[in-house]
Amino acid sequence: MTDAVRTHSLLKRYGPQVAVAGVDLVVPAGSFAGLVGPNGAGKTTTLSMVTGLLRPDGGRAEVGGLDVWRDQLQVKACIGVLPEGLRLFERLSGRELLLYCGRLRGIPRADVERRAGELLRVMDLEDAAGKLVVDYSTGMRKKIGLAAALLHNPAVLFLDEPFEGVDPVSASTLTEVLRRYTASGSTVIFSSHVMDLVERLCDWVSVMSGGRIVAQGPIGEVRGGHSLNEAFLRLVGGPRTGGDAGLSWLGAQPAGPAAPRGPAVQEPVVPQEPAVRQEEA
Ligand SMILES: Nc1ncnc2c1ncn2[C@@H]1O[C@H](COP(=O)(O)OP(=O)(O)OP(=O)(O)O)[C@@H](O)[C@H]1O
Repeated sequence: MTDAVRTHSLLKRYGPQVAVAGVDLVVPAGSFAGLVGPNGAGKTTTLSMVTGLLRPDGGRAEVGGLDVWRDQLQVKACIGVLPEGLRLFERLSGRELLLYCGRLRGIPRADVERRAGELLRVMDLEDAAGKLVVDYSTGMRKKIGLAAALLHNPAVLFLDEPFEGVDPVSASTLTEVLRRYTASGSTVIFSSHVMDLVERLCDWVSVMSGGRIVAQGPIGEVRGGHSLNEAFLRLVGGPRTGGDAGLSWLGAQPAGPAAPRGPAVQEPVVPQEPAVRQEEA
């Protein structure tokens, strides 16, 4: 079976810095895949290149066997993207945004209206459907962004930190929607820092560190009998704390009367005579 996503030695430099250093990302079709890695590992840069938002300096990216940069229109027609720092049409209401995105995708009006209504209901945005997107909260923006990315029923869905800022009730709704989506054969790949979530949702995981893939495969194999969090820390190197980490000053308070340890005592407030204004005197 063709992989949903496959990259070959994907490379991106920002000046002298190599952000993505020859990445061979593989995501089998129908997977619920997680892309994890420490801050600055290159996840967003990789996803941006795979979704045609950022041109690579080297290597190739394929989605469903199509070259992302050579077959741009075909690839864009079959993917949905919730990018980092999502920019939305702020002066449209949530419903208008979905109708607009649906029409841009070439979906017949009646179908767009039906799908938009269903997505708004499932995402619990019905009450906010008439509100301008500029007035949406962070979590509401994620949800309307995800609805827009799902509207055309893409074969592969790319989500950069989809659960960030989303409340637990909405997160479980999103989870259900995504589970249903992958159960019917479509593919989700999402980046996240929340290992518990990745462990719970994903059947496939790719771990990045320093611009490279350091482990990749079925989640059980990558975990190797440990929790994903433990496996992750082993793969990317544990926390940088210890005797020589500095911060010896942090938490150490100077001794003496200037450093009260008990509850702070409120100074009594002495009522002041009202000030007499010059012209009243
Ligand atoms: N536009 C840019 N200009 C310069 N450097 C950049 C740019 N975008 C990313 N980088 C650098 O490339 C590296 C990879 O960044 P990227 O955003 O892909 O990491 P990430 O894994 O998504 O991180 P995070 O988990 O913190 O979101 C980082 O060192 C970052 O500073």
